[in-house]
Amino acid sequence: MPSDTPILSLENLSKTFAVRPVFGRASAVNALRNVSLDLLPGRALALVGESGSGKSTFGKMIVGVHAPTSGRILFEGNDISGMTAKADQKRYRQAVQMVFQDPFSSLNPAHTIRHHLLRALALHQPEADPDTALQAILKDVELDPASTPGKFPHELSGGQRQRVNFARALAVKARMIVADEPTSMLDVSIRKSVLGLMQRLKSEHGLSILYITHDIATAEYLAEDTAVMFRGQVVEKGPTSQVVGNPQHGYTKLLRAAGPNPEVRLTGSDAGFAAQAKLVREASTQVVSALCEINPGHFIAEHTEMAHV
Ligand SMILES: Nc1ncnc2c1ncn2[C@@H]1O[C@H](COP(=O)(O)OP(=O)(O)OP(=O)(O)O)[C@@H](O)[C@H]1O
Repeated sequence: MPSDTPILSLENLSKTFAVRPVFGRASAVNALRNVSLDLLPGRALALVGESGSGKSTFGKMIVGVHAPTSGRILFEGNDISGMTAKADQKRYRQAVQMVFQDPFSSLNPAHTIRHHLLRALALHQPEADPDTALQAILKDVELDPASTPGKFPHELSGGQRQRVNFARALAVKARMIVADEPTSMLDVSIRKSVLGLMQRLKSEHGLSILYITHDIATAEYLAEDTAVMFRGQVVEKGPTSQVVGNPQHGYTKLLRAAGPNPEVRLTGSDAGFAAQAKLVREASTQVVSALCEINPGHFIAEHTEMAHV
């Protein structure tokens, strides 16, 4: 497959949730509105946005937890909703693995690391010698191959548990990882090393990574391409060097100025900054009427009303 053919394409993807409270009227939440993005093989695409921007909904649709309300998800050019044969669905589920924010959530506390990984190896690499393969993937994710297999998840640190989750993706021979805030529950001191591991999985194993984060600074470290989301819409996308290095949309500029914790800083005490932030956010909420290419591959949203504050 030529490297400029996307491994994953999202075409005009929208997701509306019906919310039916016990009391009061039913309503609809537009979690995603008309999102189109491409992830190229062996590269990372960072999906950046604050809480509630729709990032996780996006990841969940890719791994089949939610069906799109409209639009298509293409994996290597094939619409995943058309994968009705069990064998195709199995191949897709193997190829696309999810790593969650909470490294505990996908590990069974009653089983050792050896059990978790041997199970994955037996299913997806039946031809390999299990113990040799186990040792190799533990080394690959920088875990001690001698002491780790016999441990239970609670005996590992958060960072080590997250490494086990990446090891599992290697064991099933995943081609693409959807990593939803994979470092945000980890100590600041080890976040960088986990990002470094993801960088290596990409460069040495050719894995494609959809990296979902609220921290725009980390996009620069890992991802060749970045899309910035606000209230379910993409407001800016393109090469990370441009989107993060030279942001053009008001909301991206705001995220950049806010540093790693937009939730805290955007509502900070500086009255001038807060007033400016409010204006930008209001303008960015307007429906995106077009994405304009301002430099090759670098797009910013035009809204039905003024957005570039
Ligand atoms: N199952 C659901 N039912 C109803 N509304 C939902 C559901 N899942 C998400 N939403 C709503 O969709 C919007 C986007 O949520 P989503 O979790 O995708 O955002 P996010 O950017 O990942 O935020 P966070 O980082 O806090 O998870 C939010 O308004 C959320 O309340």
